[in-house]
Amino acid sequence: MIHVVAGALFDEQGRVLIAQRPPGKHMAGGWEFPGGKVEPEEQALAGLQRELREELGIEVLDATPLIAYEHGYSDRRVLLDLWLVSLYTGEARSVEGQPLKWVTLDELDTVGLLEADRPMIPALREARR
Ligand SMILES: Nc1nc2c([nH]c(=O)n2[C@H]2C[C@H](O)[C@@H](COP(=O)(O)OP(=O)(O)OP(=O)(O)O)O2)c(=O)[nH]1
Ligand SMILES: [Mg+2]
Repeated sequence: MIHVVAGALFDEQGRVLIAQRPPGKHMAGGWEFPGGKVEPEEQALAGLQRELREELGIEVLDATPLIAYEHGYSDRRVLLDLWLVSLYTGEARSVEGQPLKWVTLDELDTVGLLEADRPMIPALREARR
């Protein structure tokens, strides 16, 4: 089981940040929440902080777990662990060249989000109410 942590960042207009998976990677072209694999012996929050530092150039100061569940791809099983990032420093930018965009929660339905991420949408809606 691969433990994957990802972060939901919101802007002042209530839009959430998504990133496009680069060509050549698993599920290339799909849109996802920034994040990645937790390393052995690493705590989930520390993994989230490291991944968002590497991918977005931000420093996460506060985040809370929102929803976590297992998903079976044809070739792997992942534990998807989405966190709400409530406080960070820096401005999110594409450190690794991956396309980034801010979208409304309604737009998440049609943007080409990874199929495995669909249960995250109602959880995000709930959290924003
Ligand atoms: N980051 C992220 N990964 C997701 C999401 N949904 C989802 O199914 N995944 C899957 C795709 C990949 O199989 C796995 C993340 O692995 P990854 O390869 O991107 O991990 P990573 O950023 O650490 O990159 P690397 O080790 O390949 O360099 O989780 C999501 O919303 N965000
Ligand atoms: Mg990643």
